[in-house]
Amino acid sequence: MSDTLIHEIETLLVDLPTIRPHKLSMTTMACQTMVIIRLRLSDGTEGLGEATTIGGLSYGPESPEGIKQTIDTYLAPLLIGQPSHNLNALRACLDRHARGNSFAKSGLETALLDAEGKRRGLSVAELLGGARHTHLPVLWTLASGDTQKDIDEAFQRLEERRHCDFKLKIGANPVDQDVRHVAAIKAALGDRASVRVDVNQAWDEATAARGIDALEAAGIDLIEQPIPAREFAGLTRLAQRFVVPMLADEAVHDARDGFTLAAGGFGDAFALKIAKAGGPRSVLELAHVAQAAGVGLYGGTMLEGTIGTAASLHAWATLPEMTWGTEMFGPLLLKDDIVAEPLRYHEFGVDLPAGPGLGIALDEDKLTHYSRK
Ligand SMILES: O=C(O)C[C@H]1C=CC(=O)O1
Ligand SMILES: [Mn+2]
Repeated sequence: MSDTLIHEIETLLVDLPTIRPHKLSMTTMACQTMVIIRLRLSDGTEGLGEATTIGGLSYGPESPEGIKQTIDTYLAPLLIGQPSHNLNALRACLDRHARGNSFAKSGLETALLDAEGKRRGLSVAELLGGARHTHLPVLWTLASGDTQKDIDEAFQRLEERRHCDFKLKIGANPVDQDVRHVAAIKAALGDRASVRVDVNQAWDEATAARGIDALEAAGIDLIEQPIPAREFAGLTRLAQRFVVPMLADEAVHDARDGFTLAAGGFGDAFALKIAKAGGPRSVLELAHVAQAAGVGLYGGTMLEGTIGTAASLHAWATLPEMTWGTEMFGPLLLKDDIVAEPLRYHEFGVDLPAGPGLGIALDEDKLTHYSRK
């Protein structure tokens, strides 16, 4: 039997408006831009992938426009004409010829897994060894920028039984103002909800120590990336100093970062993201390092749409229950979708879509409507 070859790779920039402004320490989002990848095999099978970041270049080093160019100009030509079945060989080829660019590689790895899954009649989770869960917990981020609006939104989510864990985006305002905002929300919700914060690197270590002290006293459960990404020693000091755990996000991209942090004495928790690690297979290498080091796991998002969210869910489903659950709510932050069947959110979580592949089909009219011309 002759090999199935990678025949064509198409990339599209897709802009979808958010349901409300989403305010982070470094930017406020009114729209999300996704790079959608359509990878076609010689037998006609199509694999879907997504590469998505936050706020252009304000969050990470790859922009949507840059990701599209990188794939079109450099990465797609490396894959076209190659047999599709050996993901290890394809991945090694990409890494040999292109440094970094983990977001672009994640989108391609997703599309390759989707295509191979469809071709072999297996879900992406099955290609990754098999799903241990079919329903995963999902947190919601409160980031309207207004304390009362956030409280109202949290109660609505609780009543719908859609979310019972909340993450607050802070760091854009002076620390005392942020602490008052967080403490008011935690006081309103009480024991009905777990409340965590994400500072997105906005504090220096001294400010962090002051802020975390007050947040711990207010009953906050988890402090995400309080100081700049590269300050591993500072993050480790904060983790050792406070009872409330630190969640490394921007600090930990792949297995190498995870190993360095753990070897340096950091033992709290890692936010796994397929985009940071370079794909659903690559992110599991980090998860395995974390498990070996006794570091807690959290299924993180770059606020991807349904394709990137589904790809992440297939990876998380292969792991034991994660200590901190997941934040795979990206599609719920968007006013519309480009897929035929949305993901099913209920009972404080989301169902793993059934395969083959990702188990996701495009709505061609919506895709055309929201694609950049
Ligand atoms: O965690 C981040 O830094 C990015 C993202 C994830 C959820 C959210 O609201 O923003
Ligand atoms: Mn984060």
